Amino acid sequence: MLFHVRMDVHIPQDLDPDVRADTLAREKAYSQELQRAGTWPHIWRIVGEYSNYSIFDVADNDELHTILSGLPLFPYMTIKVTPLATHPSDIALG
Ligand SMILES: O=C(O)CC1=CCC(=O)O1
Repeated sequence: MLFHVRMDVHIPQDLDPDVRADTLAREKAYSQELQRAGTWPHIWRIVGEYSNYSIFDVADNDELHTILSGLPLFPYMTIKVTPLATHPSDIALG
């Protein structure tokens, strides 16, 4: 199942700089591992915002929830999930 996910990041200004740096490094490693596995095939920065649009390819809602709630930045994010269905005009369908 494919999901479109918007993540808006809101890191508190007063977060300890070492905690911030460690969290960002862990977020990058976590994300890149899932990208290499094909679970997170797209991630795009939204121009002018500390936000991204991502595509996830997962088995079901529960797998997506597990992945998103495991993001190191999860406590500092608002997340909007949109499930995607096949479009009947998609030329890939023939
Ligand atoms: O910077 C972001 O948009 C948040 C984020 C998600 C995965 C990642 O590496 O950073």
